[in-house]
Amino acid sequence: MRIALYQPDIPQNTGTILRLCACLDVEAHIIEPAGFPTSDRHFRRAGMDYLDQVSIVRHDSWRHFEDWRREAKYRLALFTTKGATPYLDHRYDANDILMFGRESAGVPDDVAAAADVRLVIPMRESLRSINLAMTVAMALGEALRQTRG
Ligand SMILES: C[S@@+](CC[C@H](N)C(=O)[O-])C[C@H]1O[C@@H](n2cnc3c(N)ncnc32)[C@H](O)[C@@H]1O
Repeated sequence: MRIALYQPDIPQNTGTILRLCACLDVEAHIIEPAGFPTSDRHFRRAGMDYLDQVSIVRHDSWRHFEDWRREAKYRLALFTTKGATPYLDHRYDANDILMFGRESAGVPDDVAAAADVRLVIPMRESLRSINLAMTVAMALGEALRQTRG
């Protein structure tokens, strides 16, 4: 199981997510440009010494990530508030990459269209979205439960 963060822009979220990936032994992919440098103190504080324990792959651009992903034949599952499939209904596979959009704007339409499946965590209609790090935790919880990862 792998996750990908599309152009993340809040350093505390990314640090928290990478700490989770270290603990769960999940590879993390970051699709650049991120909105902060790896020297950012909020990022390092949230990730702490766990940042040395996680496998992080950085991709210069969405295009480079897509070329790599298609070559590797990984299935792309995008988590989006506009998803059509409830995330509990998806049958996860160890070859899935779970991708998450940026905090400020999600992902552009062409990126959403490239995903093999678009998943939503159903929410109260009047509210906008779940925090990115919380979304990753919920998604990984279900995906790893199903795949016994
Ligand atoms: C703060 S949200 C971004 C909100 C953005 N305005 C949008 O429409 O996508 C950051 C990311 O968290 C994930 N996310 C948040 N709530 C979600 C939900 N209810 N279902 C699926 N993904 C969600 C998505 O990957 C989203 O791109």
